[in-house]
Amino acid sequence: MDERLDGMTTDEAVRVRGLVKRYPDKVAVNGVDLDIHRGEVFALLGPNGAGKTTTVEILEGYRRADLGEVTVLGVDPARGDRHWRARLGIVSQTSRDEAELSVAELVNHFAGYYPAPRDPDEVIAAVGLDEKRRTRTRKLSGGQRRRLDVALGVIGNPELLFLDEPTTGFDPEARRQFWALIENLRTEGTTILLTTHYLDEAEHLADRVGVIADGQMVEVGTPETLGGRGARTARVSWLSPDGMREVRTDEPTAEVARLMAQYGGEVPELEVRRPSLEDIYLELIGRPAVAAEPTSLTAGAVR
Ligand SMILES: Nc1ncnc2c1ncn2[C@@H]1O[C@H](COP(=O)(O)OP(=O)(O)OP(=O)(O)O)[C@@H](O)[C@H]1O
Repeated sequence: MDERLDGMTTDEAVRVRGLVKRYPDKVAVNGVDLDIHRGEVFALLGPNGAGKTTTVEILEGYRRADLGEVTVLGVDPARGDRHWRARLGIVSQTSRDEAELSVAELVNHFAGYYPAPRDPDEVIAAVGLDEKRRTRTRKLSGGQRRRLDVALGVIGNPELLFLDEPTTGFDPEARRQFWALIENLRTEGTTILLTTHYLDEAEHLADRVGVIADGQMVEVGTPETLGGRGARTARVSWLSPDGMREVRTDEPTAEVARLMAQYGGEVPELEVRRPSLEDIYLELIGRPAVAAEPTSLTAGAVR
């Protein structure tokens, strides 16, 4: 059913219908529909050049749509005023350049732009920059600079936070710390739109993910069910005397029971696996992760 028929604005944080954006030699966004519910973390996934940043920049009011309806916090971004803008937090791919200010000076400075900012000291601590408070921003490492970007994105206490590839350049510990920060923001009710190339990040953080390819939304779903993931055939693998074996089956428990009986107990290197989010993602964008494997339910050697 066409939701437009009801003629009402729903209480979505973001509502997009039929979005089109053309550049002179490229249709970057080609009919995208998107709903982001208030309070959810939504991850937009897609290969380089798929149209993610263009879509996000239209939502932020930095680019104009050629066609389609776009509503962000109840407002058309093309008409958003500074009150509307103050309700958004933006962490874009390019950093601002205020090299001579210290971390604390910059965060305090930006807090002054907003009607109800967060406490700058708390924000600096939350992004893990406490020890760099007095450091000039030009002396920060790439990952520290990115944390500062995140601090500047959340200092205004936004209702809706845009994060465009926020953890690029983070070491694993910094990424975990960032994830905890996002989880806290979500608990506080912040709506978050995240673009990322890290499937584990989307899986960890997102309530729902949307996969965009060639300017079109290929699928939207939860990380657990995207592309029918939850219902997909399982793979049971183990080490037999002849090498690794694998069986694809809809009844992995029965297969494991059969193997236990066969081996009289412990089955060497037993593993039961369903497709990962990455497998599903690669399939959706038309790039299967591995060459086609035999689909029969009989055991076959794999390497
Ligand atoms: N200002 C521009 N002028 C012309 N073409 C552009 C412009 N910005 C983006 N494009 C093109 O539009 C397409 C979509 O780009 P976009 O930046 O939205 O992709 P993306 O999904 O964010 O990619 P990435 O993952 O690499 O950031 C690409 O083919 C890109 O080359």
